[in-house]
Amino acid sequence: MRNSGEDKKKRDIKGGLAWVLSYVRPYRHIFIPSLVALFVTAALSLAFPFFLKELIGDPADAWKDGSIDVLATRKKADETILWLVGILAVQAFIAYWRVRGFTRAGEAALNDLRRDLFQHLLKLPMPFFQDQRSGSLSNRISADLGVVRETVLNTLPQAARHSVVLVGSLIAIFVFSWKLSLVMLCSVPVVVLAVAISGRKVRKHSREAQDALAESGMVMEESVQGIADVKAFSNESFEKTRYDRALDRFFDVTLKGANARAAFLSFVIFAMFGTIGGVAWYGSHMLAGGGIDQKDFTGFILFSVFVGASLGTMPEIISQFQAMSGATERLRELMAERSERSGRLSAAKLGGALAFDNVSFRYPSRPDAPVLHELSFIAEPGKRIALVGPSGAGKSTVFSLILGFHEPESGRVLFDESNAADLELAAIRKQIAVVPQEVMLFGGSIRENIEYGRPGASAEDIEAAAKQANAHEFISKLPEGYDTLVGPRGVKLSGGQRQRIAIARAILADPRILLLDEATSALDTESERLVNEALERLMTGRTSLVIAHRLSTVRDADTILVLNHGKLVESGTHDQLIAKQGTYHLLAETQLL
Ligand SMILES: Nc1ncnc2c1ncn2[C@@H]1O[C@H](COP(=O)(O)OP(=O)(O)OP(=O)(O)O)[C@@H](O)[C@H]1O
Repeated sequence: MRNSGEDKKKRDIKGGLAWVLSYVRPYRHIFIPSLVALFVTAALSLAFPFFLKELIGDPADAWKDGSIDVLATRKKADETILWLVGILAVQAFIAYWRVRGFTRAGEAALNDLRRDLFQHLLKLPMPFFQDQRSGSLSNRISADLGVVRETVLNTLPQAARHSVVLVGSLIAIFVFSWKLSLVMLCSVPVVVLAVAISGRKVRKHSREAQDALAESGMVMEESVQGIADVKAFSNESFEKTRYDRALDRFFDVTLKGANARAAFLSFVIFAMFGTIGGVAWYGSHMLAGGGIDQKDFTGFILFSVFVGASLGTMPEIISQFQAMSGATERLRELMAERSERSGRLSAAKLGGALAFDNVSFRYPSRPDAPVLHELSFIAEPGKRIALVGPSGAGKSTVFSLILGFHEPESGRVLFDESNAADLELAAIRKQIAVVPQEVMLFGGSIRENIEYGRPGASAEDIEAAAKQANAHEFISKLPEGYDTLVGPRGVKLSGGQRQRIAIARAILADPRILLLDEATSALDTESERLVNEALERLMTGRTSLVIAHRLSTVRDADTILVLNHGKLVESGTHDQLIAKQGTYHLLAETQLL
């Protein structure tokens, strides 16, 4: 059982690494030379203990013979140091290019990976995003990408370097004294066992700590995002408690992890220095008996330090590779998520007719709660349809289905009598514009926010759309006009102004079908007049579906659809429905539209 788990872990590391390296492949002309340079510099780094051994060992051995030639020994030392400095310079020179090459190839590959992920993310269907806790997805992706980056740029080169140093140093110590080497290597299994036992514990705790920290990050993000509600409800202390709890959990698991790590570290330090001490003791016995000369003994000790240092970094390298395998697994899962359907038939130009044919629907996250029940209606091209009904009746869900955010469970959504499921999703959406209730402008200029309706539109077209949307006047009065920055970090616009920008955006998009979620919040009379006038222009000649909250809107509608609990309970014109004295009449009376 355990073996198969270990096998899987190994396979995952291999699979994850292969996946990451597949992104490096296009940059192999930089990556491979950098890797070769890395091996060269790693091998050259062994020159340091080698020449150090000469510098220390030569004079000592010369004294031992009792016939030291001081001048010749000094001359040899001078030559040695020249060699050492020369090799260090070559090493430094190559290292400079290697670091640059690795960074270039690594960061370029990572950018490709980021691009691929983001592109894929944009194509994922709506339910995927609705199932995620806000903030967690992007947090997780950036944390995982951080781990992959650390692995590519640091751990991978480190692993290669330490492997070369380890193998080179091991060969060296065996050459100097195979007896001493065997004594030293006796301690290795003990250390490896300790690493294996405590490493697993440390990893488990570090994963828990990571999760706990992410949890606290999420609490902070949620509080900051909903800061207006936090303050309005005076819930600061509630949020503080929530944050404290998350931090306490993080602290607890971190301490547990620290216990395991501390025990592990003290043991390793004891074992490592104990071994070096033991070997030195054994070596000095050999030295005294003439079993080894001073130079070889010095070389042995120096190279042993290199063996120890390389071995010492291995657990860290392995755990980083394991972290990478976890991160790449999640990223690969994300890449394997199915994209939205693309549709077979092109919806080159919609005529504007829209119909629901016996559509039933429930959200995948709540399969027990039917939201729409056998809903049928027809919207003729250019007509105005008002959707009314109590909160939760399913009005916004109708919009989601039209936009293809979700698929009906049964029944069909039809555009010009073609089943939406067969049509190209992107093409359908291109011919639909949405004016939401609460308009969110993204960070950028007003011009860019309007241009979002039709990327690449000319300045004249943008201005013309703003004029039609009754937005030009207030925009022109802003100090920087169309270049005024709006959104989270820009100028704050009023609700009515934001709506008119959204209307300008929709006018620019020139859609066949318009989905309008009327604002419930009251605007002042002047602002309302300007918005209504703009909407009137926008709706003219287009099929419009309006989630209506104002009596004036429903009066002007060609058809009113009254929804209740996802069912169509009444439909007709305002006068017809009032005459019926049913649900609509009640809603109109109580002004619950
Ligand atoms: N993403 C979702 N996942 C699960 N259930 C949802 C989701 N969105 C809406 N619902 C549920 O579907 C039902 C219909 O919601 P919908 O938003 O369509 O109603 P609505 O008529 O637009 O209401 P309102 O006027 O309050 O906006 C509600 O019971 C709601 O709880």
